[in-house]
Amino acid sequence: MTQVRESWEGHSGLFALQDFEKGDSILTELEPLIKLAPSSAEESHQLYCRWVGLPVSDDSETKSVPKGNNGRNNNNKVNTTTKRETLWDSIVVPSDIDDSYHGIFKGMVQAGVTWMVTTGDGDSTRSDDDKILQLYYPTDNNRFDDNSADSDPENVVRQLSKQAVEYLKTSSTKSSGEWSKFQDWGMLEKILRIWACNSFQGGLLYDTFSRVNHSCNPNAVIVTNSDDDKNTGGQRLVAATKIQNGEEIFISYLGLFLYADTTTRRKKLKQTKYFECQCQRCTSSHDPAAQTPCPTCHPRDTTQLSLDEDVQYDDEGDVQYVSSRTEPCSNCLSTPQQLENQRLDKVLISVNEKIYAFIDTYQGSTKDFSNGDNATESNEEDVAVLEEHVSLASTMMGAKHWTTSVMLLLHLNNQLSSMSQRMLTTQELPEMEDVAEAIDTLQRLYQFVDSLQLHLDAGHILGDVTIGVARTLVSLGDEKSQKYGAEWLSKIEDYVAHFGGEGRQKVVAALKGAWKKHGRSNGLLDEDGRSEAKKPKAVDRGDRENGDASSVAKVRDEHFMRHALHVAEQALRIGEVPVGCVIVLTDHPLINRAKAEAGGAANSNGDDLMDNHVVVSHGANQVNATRDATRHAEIVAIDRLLTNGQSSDQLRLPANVDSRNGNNSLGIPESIQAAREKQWEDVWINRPDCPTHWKNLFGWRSNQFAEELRSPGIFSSCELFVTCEPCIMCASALATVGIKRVVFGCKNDRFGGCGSLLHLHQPEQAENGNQVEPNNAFLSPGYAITSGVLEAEAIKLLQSFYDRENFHAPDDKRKEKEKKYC
Ligand SMILES: C[S@@+](CC[C@H](N)C(=O)[O-])C[C@H]1O[C@@H](n2cnc3c(N)ncnc32)[C@H](O)[C@@H]1O
Repeated sequence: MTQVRESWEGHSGLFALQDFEKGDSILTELEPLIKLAPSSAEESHQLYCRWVGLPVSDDSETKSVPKGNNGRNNNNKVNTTTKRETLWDSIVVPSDIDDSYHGIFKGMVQAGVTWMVTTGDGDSTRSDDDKILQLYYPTDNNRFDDNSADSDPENVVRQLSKQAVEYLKTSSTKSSGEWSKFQDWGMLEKILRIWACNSFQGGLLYDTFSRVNHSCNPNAVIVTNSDDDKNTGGQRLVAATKIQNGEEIFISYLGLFLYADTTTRRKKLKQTKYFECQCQRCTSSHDPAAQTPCPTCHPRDTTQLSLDEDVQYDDEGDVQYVSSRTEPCSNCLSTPQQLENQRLDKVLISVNEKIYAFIDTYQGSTKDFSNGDNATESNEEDVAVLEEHVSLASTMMGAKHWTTSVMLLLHLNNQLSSMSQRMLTTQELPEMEDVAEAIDTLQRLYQFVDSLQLHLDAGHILGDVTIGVARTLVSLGDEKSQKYGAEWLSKIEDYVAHFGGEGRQKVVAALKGAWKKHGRSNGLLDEDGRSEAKKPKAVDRGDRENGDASSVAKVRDEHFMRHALHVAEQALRIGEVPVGCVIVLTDHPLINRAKAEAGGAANSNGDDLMDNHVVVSHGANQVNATRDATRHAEIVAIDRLLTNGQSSDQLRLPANVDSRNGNNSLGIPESIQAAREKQWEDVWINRPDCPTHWKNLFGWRSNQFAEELRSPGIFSSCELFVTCEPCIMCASALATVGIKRVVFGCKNDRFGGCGSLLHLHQPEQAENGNQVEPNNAFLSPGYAITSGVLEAEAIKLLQSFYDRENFHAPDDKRKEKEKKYC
């Protein structure tokens, strides 16, 4: 229940007569009072014909399509190249009208012609005329100086409505006569002012919606009833937050500029809606959108520090500026007035103008990514211009400035458009790097919208791009992407359910369905789409496993895989992707010698099965700690065996660490090296429940066998047990060192080199096609593989990592990407 009543002097507004919760429908208006603009180029052409007195041809095959509808018409007919005169194009703007008012002048003339055509030809049956004429418009009863548009922005409307009526008068006398009878010029002028102050997109005027005032922190939004049916004008007013009985209901008249700082928003509303905004956000001194880098703290032109170099990220990923000052800078708290006094103000203002103009034109043609059918061919020129603007905004205005965020939003729109286009046309999946970049951008955008603390959900601005990102992730098909796609969808599910309209709701439901289906086919999800540990598959005995499929071998494989899982768990504890491995020496003379030396008990845990199998090395992912993407578990374990642990836990220190001071031969300070090694031992070798194998292994490192173990040929007597299928790099490294056998837990769908993506474990063929001779040093004889051993546990471990980590870790990679934009 609502009521239109006085809001402030001379103005009415819409008020709630009951409490509304977020998402409640407040009211629906199925039809507008009138539509003072054509809906299509065809309608505009017909209007033009009627106006100038030409016969209207009925040529439905030939349509010129208005800019921005992606070259598709509603009935999917192929567009024609025939250019037909539209009313809009026929309007000649008088030379004394300022460039910035050309659009509104043409809009007024178009609205006037629409009004006259539906009135002047005798079809004056509109019962709603009275209601239309009661809507708000600037009267001639001026409150301020009539000649100054600056002191009273409504003067623009008064002035232009008079000029438009003059134009219509003159051109009606030139037309075939019907319009010359039109007399009611005073009323037409009113109508044009009403159009200027009240119309929604498409020239729609509503009985109640046109009574709703604007706020830069709106508590309601207007939702089109059905996304497929935009032109019917049926709309719903929906509460964006809790609204109490008696409160005024506000919507936003701004598009993306709603996210701008106060100065910009007020300027925009003055220029395009002809009023000085008096909303609470505009009159408050708190303006989180106004974060601008201080020109005094950041004198880029004198220190030669570009903002790119001047930006760093703190632990939370928030932007910090590098330049430091000893005294507090008064300009850091710069008000717009203070900024005006700065040397850089002119540059900043002109950059602002450039970016604003770009946002204005670009957002009009913003694409809808929720529906794949709308994917457009991306225009390379557009992309280049957009990229230039993103970098301009971030360099000049700062990483946190609202212009940077809005430019990033447009950029993301474009990126998703081209990914979607590629997927549709070439069936090509996007590069993981591009997807990760899109997710980074989306995450930043959420942070930005949240920082503004508006009533409106972030879904309002980020709904479509979130759907776009989720769609891309779901299409990638691998488990991790599917999972993150579903998470992004959940983020906006609520918003879409209340505000998204039918079209978006359908897309979100379809994507969730696709995710569930995929998940189930992977055995990942139960009926409700909740994840469930994957059931271990029957052990695949590998391409070259030769008959050792006995239960004894199975127990042994699981035994060593548990060690690998144990290593992976330790990696998880210190924030690494939990992949772990062990290298097991098998049936090697060294084992017997060691046994003899230890009084026949190299393996004192009484487990005979393992007697001829001893763990000689282990490794866990160290990618994050070492900032080295090659430090995968397998490489670490190989390295550890070959160097007797000397280089396995090395920290790749940044270049600026002094390498002359107590470093070992690898350039790593020995103290750090020792501490890292000790950390590993403490974490898992020195645990009270550590199996004897580990302790033996530790002992072996320092005993006389170490040298013999270090020989490269040792790998031909070694098996590697790793929790996840080796990636291409590791699979190839294992072939190079000549490993005998590799046993792994879960598959690595995206990067696996042992069957998933490539078959690098298979023997390399000599050029003549013959099998490789055993002692050929250049071609790998290959190695046996066994997959699926304790697979469920391996998957569970990985899942627990991704449950708590960002999709796009490692962190420094994310920062690198962010830096690119800031
Ligand atoms: C669509 S009408 C809204 C209803 C109007 N107040 C009435 O009396 O019918 C738009 C006009 O309301 C006024 N208005 C709406 N929101 C405003 C705001 N936040 N600050 C100042 N004026 C506002 C402006 O004069 C604007 O042209």
